[in-house]
Amino acid sequence: MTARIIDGNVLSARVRGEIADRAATLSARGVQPCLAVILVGADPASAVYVRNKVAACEKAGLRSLRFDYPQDAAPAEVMARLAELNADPAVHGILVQLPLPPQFDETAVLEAIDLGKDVDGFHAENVGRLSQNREAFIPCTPHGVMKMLESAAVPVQGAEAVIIGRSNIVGKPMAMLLTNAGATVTVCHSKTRDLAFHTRRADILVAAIGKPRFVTGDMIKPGATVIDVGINRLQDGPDAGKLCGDVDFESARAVAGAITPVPGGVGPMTITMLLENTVISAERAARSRELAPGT
Ligand SMILES: Nc1nc(=O)c2c([nH]1)NC[C@@H]1CN(c3ccc(C(=O)N[C@@H](CCC(=O)O)C(=O)O)cc3)C=[N+]21
Repeated sequence: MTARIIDGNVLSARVRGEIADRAATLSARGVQPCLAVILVGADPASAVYVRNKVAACEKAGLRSLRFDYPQDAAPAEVMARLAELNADPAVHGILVQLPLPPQFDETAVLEAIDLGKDVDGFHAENVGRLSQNREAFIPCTPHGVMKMLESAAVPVQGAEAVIIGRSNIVGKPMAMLLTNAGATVTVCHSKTRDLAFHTRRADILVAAIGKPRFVTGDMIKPGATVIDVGINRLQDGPDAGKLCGDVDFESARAVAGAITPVPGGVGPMTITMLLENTVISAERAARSRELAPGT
């Protein structure tokens, strides 16, 4: 068996087309959706992601504002910028690219973002709302994964879902979304005993560990759906410089029923959901402006 490929570029193009239509409608109402992106330091991977986000905004008709700070930036300076962006009614989404340099308290920075502009969904109150299955900004990567499952018609209700990784930005929100959608969820991590025992039971397996080609075909249940969240740049060997996921694609593809590639899988969907969250925020702003003109 060779797994069906769930193509994140194809799905992204379709969803971004719908987002561009909504952005155009908003712009015609005088509210062009606007995302502000803050990047601190010169990590080359972060610079690539931020550039991709800004380019994606432009292509879909969203405005983007980019603020770059040096690696040794004073946290107070970034906090002052956040306060300014929070207060600016023309800004609908704010993203602070992670990770931040060590002088920053990451939690404090994320909490300083206005709840209604937290398009990453990393603010503690958005996290709490998601855990209670209430309306919230949903973190972009796990949200993109849910869209991929939906587009591939993968049954989630009643499915055994296994997530490898317990991070705040992927593993934990992924567990909440799958739980809310009716899956039976197991979260595995570095301390899990007998990882393969769990992964071999999974109808849906989500790999978010940050180790290149960690999940191999022998860890996968035949016919399972495998979602690869990893983005690793290979350092050496014959594929040095190439991007690869947390899943060993070749051996996994021979066993799985459906699989996401890297690149061209979850990564582009992350950016797509960021655009969608920004448009949702702008739609709210347009509605309240029209309800209370002149404010
Ligand atoms: N506040 C915050 N929000 C984030 O959403 C966030 C972050 N910080 N820090 C870093 C991670 C990583 N991330 C990616 C987004 C797109 C691709 C992406 O488009 N990848 C392409 C390839 C890009 C390439 O060539 O390197 C692909 O998989 O096809 C990857 C990774 C968002 N992150």
